[in-house]
Amino acid sequence: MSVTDPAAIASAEDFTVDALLEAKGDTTVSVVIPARDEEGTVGEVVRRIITDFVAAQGGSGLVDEVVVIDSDSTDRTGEVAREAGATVHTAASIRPDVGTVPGKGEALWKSQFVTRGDVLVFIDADLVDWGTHFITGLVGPLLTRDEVRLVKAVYDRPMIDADGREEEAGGRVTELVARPWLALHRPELAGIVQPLSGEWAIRRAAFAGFSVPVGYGVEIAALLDTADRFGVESVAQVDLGRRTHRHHRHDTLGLMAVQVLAAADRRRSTASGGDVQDTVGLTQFARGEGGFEPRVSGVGVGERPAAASLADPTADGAAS
Ligand SMILES: O=c1ccn([C@@H]2O[C@H](COP(=O)(O)OP(=O)(O)O[C@H]3O[C@H](CO)[C@@H](O)[C@H](O)[C@H]3O)[C@@H](O)[C@H]2O)c(=O)[nH]1
Ligand SMILES: O=C(O)[C@H](O)COP(=O)(O)O
Repeated sequence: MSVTDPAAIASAEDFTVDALLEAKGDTTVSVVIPARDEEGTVGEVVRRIITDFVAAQGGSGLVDEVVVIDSDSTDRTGEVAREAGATVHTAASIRPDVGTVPGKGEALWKSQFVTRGDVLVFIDADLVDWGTHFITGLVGPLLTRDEVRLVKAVYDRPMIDADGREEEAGGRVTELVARPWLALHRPELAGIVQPLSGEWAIRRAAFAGFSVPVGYGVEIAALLDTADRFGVESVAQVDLGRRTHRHHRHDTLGLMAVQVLAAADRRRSTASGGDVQDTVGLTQFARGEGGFEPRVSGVGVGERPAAASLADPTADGAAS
């Protein structure tokens, strides 16, 4: 059965903790939570995962470590995450020899240097409606099927308005950018229900071989790179039920769309990775006193090289 066949989508309920612990054996699992200014939600996300899964805190032992990458936060994100029990690193403090740039992809790329799991599980820090079955669902296919390299979350994702009411379905960049791009250029991946889902899991050995966009292009890039390197059948999907999160305004989603398109387009050409400092200017308009006034935002579209290609700065002979 093809990965794009709806019947191939697993359910989190397919995986019990006991069965996964048996399948896990010596495999180690790191949960990584990238967070920029998420003091309101990150504590609860960390606490629930640790309570259920980290053995030292009375959990099942399915997860070996919970690591928050504090991505240039200006609020108490790091402190709150630490109080909740996570290991916390600022993105800027990891591998200072390669410098630092803003972005979610940068946080995930840097996480590779401070985690030890064979399996990396990425979870957003702004989740509101979710459950710890997200973890069992995401690691399930990786612990039970050798050919799987990447697991993408599938869920209902309603939009919640300012008054807490449910509007039409969310995922605006997914529906207006990612899905149309896949239809045009990679129709064999059109069956991926949530190509941009922020909850996904990947084998470290696979992720370490990929160039990683520093911004929000990280998810589409990981999907395309996994399919290209290991075949579409190495991607699994798992239904996690329902998820809600904090929504961006349309104009900031425009910046996200630029990063998603830049990462996807780069993978259509033979050009390998851009410079980590690359930016493009996105012009948006607001009506002001003088008519439509342009506002230009510099959007980071650079990429980090495959982590596996980077010398260990602590190794003999490596630059200090
Ligand atoms: O510079 C940043 C920006 C965001 N984040 C964190 O990344 C997560 C997701 O960011 P968010 O701004 O909430 O993205 P979404 O609007 O939720 O965008 C969706 O689509 C993006 C593009 O694929 C994915 O990266 C997201 O995970 C996915 O939820 C959150 O924990 C953020 O705090 C960082 O760590 N650093
Ligand atoms: O994944 C997406 O498409 C973006 O995160 C936007 O999601 P939203 O429309 O639900 O805010």
